Amino acid sequence: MTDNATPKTDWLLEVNNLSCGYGDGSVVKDISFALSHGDIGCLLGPSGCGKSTILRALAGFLPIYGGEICLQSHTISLPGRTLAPEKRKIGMVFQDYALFPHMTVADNVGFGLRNERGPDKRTKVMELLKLVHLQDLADSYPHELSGGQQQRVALARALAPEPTLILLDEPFSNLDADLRRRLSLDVRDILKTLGISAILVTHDQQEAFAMCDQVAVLRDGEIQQWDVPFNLYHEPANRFVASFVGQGGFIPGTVLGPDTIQSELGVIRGNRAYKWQNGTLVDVLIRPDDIVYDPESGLKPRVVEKTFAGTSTLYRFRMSEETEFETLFRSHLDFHLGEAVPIRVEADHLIAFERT
Ligand SMILES: Nc1ncnc2c1ncn2[C@@H]1O[C@H](COP(=O)(O)OP(=O)(O)OP(=O)(O)O)[C@@H](O)[C@H]1O
Repeated sequence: MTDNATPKTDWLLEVNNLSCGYGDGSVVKDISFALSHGDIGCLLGPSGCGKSTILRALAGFLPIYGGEICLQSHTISLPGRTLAPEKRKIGMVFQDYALFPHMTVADNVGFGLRNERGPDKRTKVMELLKLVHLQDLADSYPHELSGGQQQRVALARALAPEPTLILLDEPFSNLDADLRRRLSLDVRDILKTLGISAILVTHDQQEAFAMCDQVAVLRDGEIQQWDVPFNLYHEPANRFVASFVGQGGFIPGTVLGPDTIQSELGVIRGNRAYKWQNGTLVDVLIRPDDIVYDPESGLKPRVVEKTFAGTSTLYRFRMSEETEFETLFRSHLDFHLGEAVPIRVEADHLIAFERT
């Protein structure tokens, strides 16, 4: 199926109008995205939105109902035609590591090189273990390793056959927050060093942002936005993405001009023009970092909630019944519940949606 296909584009991975699911029901509906060579993409979304289903289709474990999947310009999935998983040159790393308990670390990694033999194989295994900083544990068994170390072995094993693409299915979710953050950055470095592309499945947006070049935000089997992390945060395509990605909430406003909205926090001006008529009622996205403390300001909302988080404190302020929002101030700015605090809006981006 792959050998005679005509190269179509420079993308590494192209997913065009993909629909797939289980039995008669479509879980993933008509999604499209493309990944460049060497890039790390992410499928981000709430539980049950179809992330793992897409991964199964990419891996070749799930036949597709509609659309196509192309890898290196060769079609690997079409309705009624699925290239077998072992022929795809795609590696997988799972949440539960899936290591062989009776094999040493070196043998687990060597399993990814089952067609190779002798000293060359051992050299290659040791190179891979060095890459994931586990060369001293080559002769240990999985149960003697921490969760983070086991996940490094799983990565080395997946990298061994030199795959074109690696699929990472919530690989860090069994690890504690600190290790999770460190390992995700390590894995990014390793993939970037080798120039290997990957698709990460996660519902942790910090992880998605730290590790990935492009992120798909999914809802009910549909892609809401496929974009770089910066744009997802600052230029969300719709209300769902705005709420799902990052902190923040909406306050009511009225359109004064293409880039200007009147709100209870004053006139907010942004960097994009909207086509709404003046007077249109909208909801304006306010991120915690859009608000600054300003002793000179006449705007004085009251503190209704306060969450201390070490270097910063998250405050929830109320201007009126309709206008509540959150801000993140350095924690030495210590206000008490009920206190009226002078603030002003300092936002470069004006994100608003028409009120429905
Ligand atoms: N083997 C299966 N047979 C039937 N339905 C399934 C199967 N696996 C998943 N589903 C359904 O498909 C939908 C998407 O599941 P999927 O596992 O892709 O979600 P997910 O986004 O990866 O969720 P999570 O973050 O909880 O892992 C869910 O409604 C789920 O119940």
